[in-house]
Amino acid sequence: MILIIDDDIAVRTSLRIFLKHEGWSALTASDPEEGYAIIRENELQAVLLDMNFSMETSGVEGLAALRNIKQLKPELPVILMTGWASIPIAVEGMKIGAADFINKPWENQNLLESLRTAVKLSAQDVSAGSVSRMQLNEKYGFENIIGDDLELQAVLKTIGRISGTEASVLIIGESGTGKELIAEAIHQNSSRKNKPFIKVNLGGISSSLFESEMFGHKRGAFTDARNDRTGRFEMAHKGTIFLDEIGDLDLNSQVKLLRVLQDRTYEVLGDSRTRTVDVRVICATNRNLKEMVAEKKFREDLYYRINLILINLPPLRQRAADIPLLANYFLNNLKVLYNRSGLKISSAALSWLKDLYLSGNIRELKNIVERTVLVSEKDTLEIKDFEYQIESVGKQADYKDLPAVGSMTIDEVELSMIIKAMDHHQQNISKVARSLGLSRGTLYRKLEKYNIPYEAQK
Ligand SMILES: Nc1ncnc2c1ncn2[C@@H]1O[C@H](COP(=O)(O)OP(=O)(O)OP(=O)(O)O)[C@@H](O)[C@H]1O
Repeated sequence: MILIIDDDIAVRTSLRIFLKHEGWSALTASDPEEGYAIIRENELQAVLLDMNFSMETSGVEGLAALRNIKQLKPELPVILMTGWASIPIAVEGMKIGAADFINKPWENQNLLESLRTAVKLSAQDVSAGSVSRMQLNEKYGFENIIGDDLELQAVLKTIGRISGTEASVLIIGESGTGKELIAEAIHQNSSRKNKPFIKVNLGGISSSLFESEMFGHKRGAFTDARNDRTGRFEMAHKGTIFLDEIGDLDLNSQVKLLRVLQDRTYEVLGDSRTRTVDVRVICATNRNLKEMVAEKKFREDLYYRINLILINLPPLRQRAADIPLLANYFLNNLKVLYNRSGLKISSAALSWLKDLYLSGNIRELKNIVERTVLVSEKDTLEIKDFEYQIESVGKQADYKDLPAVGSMTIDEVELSMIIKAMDHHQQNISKVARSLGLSRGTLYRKLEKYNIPYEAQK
């Protein structure tokens, strides 16, 4: 049962009829007071709350009503209905505890999605009991996400719970902590799993190309547009779009992104027709978005739009007990890949690895294990094998210091040199590119190829 609180009878009636058609029964109230009485007396699943009553348009009444409802029934999800002009009010409402906000005039499908998500999430909050790591693996197929750390287990429970909803998810965590892996796991556990999962690295897209990348363009839309181009949103239609490095997006592009996330509509450059898209949105960043909002570098309304569910991935140093598990997991994969079934890591080396400071987190650990396996000819990897690897990556450039012929491939040498230059120039892409004699574009491609963490710069 849904409650609609709106002073406009036309809105109440059309919403009630629409919801009935979709299988929901609804009660209506023309003002908050009437709404409170209904809330007290009925078992409701959600409330649709208009933000403006009488002639008042500041939204203050709506916010007061939201506070009262949250006091009456804290767990009852409330979806706010606001006009575009009153986005700050919606943001205020999200801080108070609204489940979501939709724009008036509303899109029926958007409204339905938001309602379903809110109801599903609140129902699950109540029923989420304690489940073991093994049960989680069985139920959601998390076998490839390694770790016994309690914080990671809490993350896995959350993703199990929310994957089936349409809720937007924001994953925060340092570089290499597994944000993309988690995003994929959410997609795999959703009803969209047989549709595309499209990853976009927003850090690598310049602001002038943002619209063409995301929404596509028609041939001739601008000077360099020689062919039609399909945008990422269109590619992700019916599936999931994973917006990585969202904290790198400039303010102009943030407005453009907000619109499509809000209304699920966009236009292809060079074509005025408005298109609709159906996507689940997952974002990730290693930046502190809250701080960026306070500094006015990230739009607050966009922040609330993308983080209905917030997932925080702990850095590896806070879960060092997982390092041996992860190292062995990567080793086992390499055993199969290189057909070296005798490979193992000595227990001394495993505990030595636990004490390493790995700023690149799990990705760095994975790279170290891979490089050590490639270089070492022995089956049992000892501390010195790992030490040699780590040192050789950090050594001064001098041809005399190059490893023995046959011990490294060109790719491995290239990888080591890029990591070294990145460290030397503290990740300054322009300087690194110059020192390696590469264009920035080529450097970015190589960083991607070798999975080297970096912060894209303009
Ligand atoms: N819990 C885990 N179990 C097994 N492998 C993991 C785990 N977490 C991360 N990995 C692996 O570590 C590597 C880095 O993970 P991923 O790309 O998901 O990190 P990220 O946080 O998205 O990094 P970035 O911020 O640099 O984009 C990947 O190869 C991934 O498969």
